[in-house]
Amino acid sequence: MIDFVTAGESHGKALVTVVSGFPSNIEISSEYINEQLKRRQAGYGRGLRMKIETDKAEILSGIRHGKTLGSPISMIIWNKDWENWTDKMNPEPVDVPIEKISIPRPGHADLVGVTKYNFDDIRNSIERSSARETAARVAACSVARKFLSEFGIHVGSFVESIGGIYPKENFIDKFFANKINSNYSAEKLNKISDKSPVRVLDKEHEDKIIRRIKLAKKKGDTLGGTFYVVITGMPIGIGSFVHYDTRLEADLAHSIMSIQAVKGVEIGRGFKMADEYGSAVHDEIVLRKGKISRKTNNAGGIEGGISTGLPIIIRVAMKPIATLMSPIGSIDLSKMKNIKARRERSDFVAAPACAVIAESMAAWSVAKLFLDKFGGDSIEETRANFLNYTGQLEKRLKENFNK
Ligand SMILES: Cc1cc2nc3c(=O)[nH]c(=O)nc-3n(C[C@H](O)[C@H](O)[C@H](O)COP(=O)(O)O)c2cc1C
Ligand SMILES: C=C(O[C@@H]1CC(C(=O)O)=C[C@@H](OP(=O)(O)O)[C@H]1O)C(=O)O
Repeated sequence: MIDFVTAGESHGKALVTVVSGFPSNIEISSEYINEQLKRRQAGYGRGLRMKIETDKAEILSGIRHGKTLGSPISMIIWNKDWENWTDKMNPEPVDVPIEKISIPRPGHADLVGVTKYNFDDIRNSIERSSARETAARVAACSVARKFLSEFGIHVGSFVESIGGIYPKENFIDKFFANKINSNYSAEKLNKISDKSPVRVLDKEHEDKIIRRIKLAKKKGDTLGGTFYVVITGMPIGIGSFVHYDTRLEADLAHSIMSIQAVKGVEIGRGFKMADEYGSAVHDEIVLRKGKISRKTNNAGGIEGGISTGLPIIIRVAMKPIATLMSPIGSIDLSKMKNIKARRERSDFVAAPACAVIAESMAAWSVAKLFLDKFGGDSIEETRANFLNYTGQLEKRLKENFNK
């Protein structure tokens, strides 16, 4: 069973992660991990913090000469901003006065955090609830991503909308129509979306979105968005219907909903399917040149909690950023008075970054259920188990039904 934990406060010294359960001999380097960290930091509409940080993972254990050892992998990402916070975030008591924060921002974790943890300073809630933590997640999930790529499984994403600005043509319709060539890889999708500062697929759409973000910024407001995560190269049979917690879509939804500010996850056509006739949405099974195939992929690559072998398609909704430069109403807890919410350095939009984080978390879910199925202490053992299974699927079906 693979597992990871992250630790670290947003303005503390560093973020750390410990990743366990992966087989030995997976080729992975800090260069690979840092590429993912860089993708997470990109995106038009982010705040000044991203100009301070250049996230790099330093590998402390579990990898030798570019290959996993099977032992826990630990990594550290230093916070460059720490040097501006040495007193405010010092783990030791300090003898300088530290101003306490008493005005919670609606939409952030400020009020629930101080109430639940019995704090007298909102700073204590901000630090760990902040999405800064996702840098450590992306580093941890890079191991899952690299592992999956060894089996031809790739995870990609693109932004569908920001602030309600949708593209004219929905590229994903091709995936739903199952018209994408089976050699198409989500890696290729990233090659297109990574080039766009808002991670969309066409220039006209990008221009409209950037105009929308500029307007929001001018108003002191923020925006959310929707994006797709696509996983290609899936074999049939990952996940299971035998237990609630082994269902693939349940694991994916949990992983992605755990990301700060994510408020909705759809698998395949999701909510749209609820409005249609069954005959219009279920993916007809057909024989193409003797091979079992589907006419469409409205299910988004999962049936009965198990991967169908078609691309997995996940749509995600992120709410607008909570911190507003033209704030809405809140209270000052120290005076118990109505007041406008507190302003502080913040992103205006983070949906493009969020899409990369969601890719990472999706890779984690798939790797977990993949390893549950194929196991192995070394990647060679995992590969042998994988090939043994995938190599015999059609043969077994024929044998079982043509007795
Ligand atoms: C990549 C990313 C960046 C974010 N940046 C900010 C930010 O700069 N300011 C802010 O108020 N919220 C930001 N958020 C959202 C908050 O972290 C989130 O709203 C908060 O932790 C409360 O959690 P909830 O929205 O899930 O309820 C960001 C989220 C993500 C995923
Ligand atoms: C630091 C990151 O995101 C941060 C997430 C965040 C929040 O409230 O979630 C608030 C901002 O932090 P700060 O207050 O330091 O400007 C973002 O920059 C990051 O993604 O690496």
